[in-house]
Amino acid sequence: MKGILLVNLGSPDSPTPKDVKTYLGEFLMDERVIDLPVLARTLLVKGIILNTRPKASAKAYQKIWWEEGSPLIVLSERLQSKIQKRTNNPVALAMRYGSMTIKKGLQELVDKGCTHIKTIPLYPQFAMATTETIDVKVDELVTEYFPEVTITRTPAFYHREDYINVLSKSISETLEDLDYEHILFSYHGVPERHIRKSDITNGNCKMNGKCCFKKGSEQHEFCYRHQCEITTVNVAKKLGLKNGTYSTTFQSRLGFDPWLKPYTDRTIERMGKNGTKKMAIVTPAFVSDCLETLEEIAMEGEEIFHEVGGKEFTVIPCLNDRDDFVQVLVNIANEWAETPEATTV
Ligand SMILES: C=CC1=C(C)c2cc3[nH]c(cc4nc(cc5[nH]c(cc1n2)c(C)c5CCC(=O)O)C(CCC(=O)O)=C4C)c(C)c3C=C
Ligand SMILES: [Fe+2]
Ligand SMILES: [Fe+2]
Repeated sequence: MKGILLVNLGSPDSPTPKDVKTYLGEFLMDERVIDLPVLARTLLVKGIILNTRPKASAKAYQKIWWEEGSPLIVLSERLQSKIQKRTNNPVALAMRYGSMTIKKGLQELVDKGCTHIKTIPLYPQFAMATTETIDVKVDELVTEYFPEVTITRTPAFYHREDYINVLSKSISETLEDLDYEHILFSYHGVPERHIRKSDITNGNCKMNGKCCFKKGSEQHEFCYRHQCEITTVNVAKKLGLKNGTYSTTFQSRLGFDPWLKPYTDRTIERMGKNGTKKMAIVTPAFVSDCLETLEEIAMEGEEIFHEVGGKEFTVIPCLNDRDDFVQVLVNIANEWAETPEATTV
């Protein structure tokens, strides 16, 4: 039998400094998230970050936490349940970090008799810190615990027509009767080094824009920067946005390395200072609303904008469990499930 495993990032069990510390400890010690040699990573994470960040992060989580739990988890569960209603194959949900482990998700599907499993990372764009770490973790777990299971990976879906249509519709619905001057496409950032490490063009990528922004999806199969830019360009085309009325930025940086630019917070500030009064912001790297969209963008971002004279700051919700987005994921699952032989990619 074939089964589907949806995988998202994860959240702490509760918004307390203790649980946030446990969660951040696992997350940031991942060599694909903080990609330093193990000793340097341990010193940075356990010696510095975990002594200061959990308290501040817990405060931020408390501001966005729902009665049912973490928004990211609750929204992912709603998504899973809607997908399950549209397919006969078992659908499980797991998180890369935290207590809803990938091992438990695989076990749930195996217990239901699944021998072929398609993993669907809930990230439209590929990144070493997201899709790759899930793929690697799944491979390790299958080798160790589920050798009889065949896995099929799902590549990034940022350029699928159905996905771009749904993302565009979600934006136009929010902005329908709104008068806005600029729409910012804000993606989660990554250190520039991550882009170079994932480069498959023989060291061509000099991070100067000449390679990442070139056309062609094949050589950019693993280029997060390219995939974010193309997501923006495709949506702009679909919505008929005029040049100069939209742009791409990157948020949520951590530490002192250079991260992908331009930075979202500085762009919001600059736009407000330059006289923009009404702006909208969409966050396409996040499938489910979470700390980074509900707090960093909807609260902090709005505050920055208002402080420098901005008036209206409209945040477009993530795709979450919208019915048309559910259908995109069902399409991805069915395209695989309906092929006679599931193959490993
Ligand atoms: C080096 C650090 C980080 C990298 C690289 C990174 C990449 C990355 N993250 C997401 C999606 C999410 N990140 C979230 C929270 C979050 N991210 C980092 C650090 C890195 N992320 C931290 C420290 C945190 C925790 C919160 C904090 O202390 O600020 C979340 C939200 C989780 C939630 O519970 O709501 C998401 C989602 C992507 C897509 C990505 C690379 C493309
Ligand atoms: Fe992150
Ligand atoms: Fe590049």
